[in-house]
Amino acid sequence: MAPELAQAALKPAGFTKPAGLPSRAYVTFLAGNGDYVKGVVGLAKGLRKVKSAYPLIVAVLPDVPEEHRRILKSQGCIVREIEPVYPPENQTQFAMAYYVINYSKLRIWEFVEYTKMIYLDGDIQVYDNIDHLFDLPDGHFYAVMDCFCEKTWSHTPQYMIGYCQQCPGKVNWPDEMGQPPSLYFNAGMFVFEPSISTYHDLLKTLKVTPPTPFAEQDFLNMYFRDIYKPIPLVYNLVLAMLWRHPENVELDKGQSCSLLCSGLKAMEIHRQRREHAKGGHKDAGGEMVGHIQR
Ligand SMILES: O=c1ccn([C@@H]2O[C@H](COP(=O)(O)OP(=O)(O)O)[C@@H](O)[C@H]2O)c(=O)[nH]1
Ligand SMILES: OC[C@H]1O[C@H](O[C@@H]2[C@@H](O)[C@H](O)[C@@H](O)[C@H](O)[C@@H]2O)[C@H](O)[C@@H](O)[C@H]1O
Repeated sequence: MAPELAQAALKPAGFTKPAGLPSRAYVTFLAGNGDYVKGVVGLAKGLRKVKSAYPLIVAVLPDVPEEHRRILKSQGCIVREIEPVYPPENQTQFAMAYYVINYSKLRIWEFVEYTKMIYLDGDIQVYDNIDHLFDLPDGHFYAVMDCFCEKTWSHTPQYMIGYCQQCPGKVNWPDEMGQPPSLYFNAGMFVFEPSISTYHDLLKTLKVTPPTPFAEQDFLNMYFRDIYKPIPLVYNLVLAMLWRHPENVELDKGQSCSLLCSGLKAMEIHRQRREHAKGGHKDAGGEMVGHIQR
């Protein structure tokens, strides 16, 4: 088959870029045959409900069953299979063991049919239109700053001294500890530009980067540090913010672009809050905390 035909054949249907229009899409990541598919269905419905102008691409690992893919297509999603990405062999203790599969998110930089994409974790919900984020200036990586106050951060110096970028004046970073940590984003939602050169450089850099507890989130923070630009909390509310930094949370904020966890996580959130209120706050391990986004 002639190369141009071969290339065309490789490009799944629906990816033809409208002539002259910037191609934009939302993208999420799905692995396994568990309940996350319910979150992705909720995400697809939410984007439709807020009348987003762009499609939702679901990057699925090979272990996502055909039935789940069928359901996602019936919800108007564009399902695209990706190969897993694994970090170098390591003895790292990830904050959550399953984080190792989150490195596969890096495959979305290969989706160069799109000039700009918004990544959303599969377990979030959208309650307001956020299409305007696609118009943010090119050349940057946009995401919301994370919080360091949960026990999942207990391996870090900032957690040990009670420092958090969400309230930098509360505990000052001591001079003897050198530079304070760079601004650090939560990788559950971000605005990025797919690029083959960036994609190959990401994978090449990963090969020589020892994994760390927050897996691909740490890696992306390291890689995009110089072009990272924080966007307001309203676009991605890490769950812990509700009880760690309520002063930073404005739930009734004007054009709030609500992104809220799927039902499963919402129930977990309710339980966490009860625990927290009783003072017996359980370790907010990644699988329990996740993040509320609004
Ligand atoms: O078994 C899994 C674990 C994770 N994910 C995807 O990876 C994202 C990040 O994982 P998770 O939300 O559990 O991370 P957290 O934000 O809770 O640390 C999820 O939202 C899903 O999109 C998945 O599809 N299957
Ligand atoms: O693989 C690492 C994950 O790191 C992030 O979640 C974390 C982060 O929010 C911490 O701040 C919380 O303390 C933690 O519980 C929570 O799991 C991303 O949301 C997720 O998509 C994924 O990248």
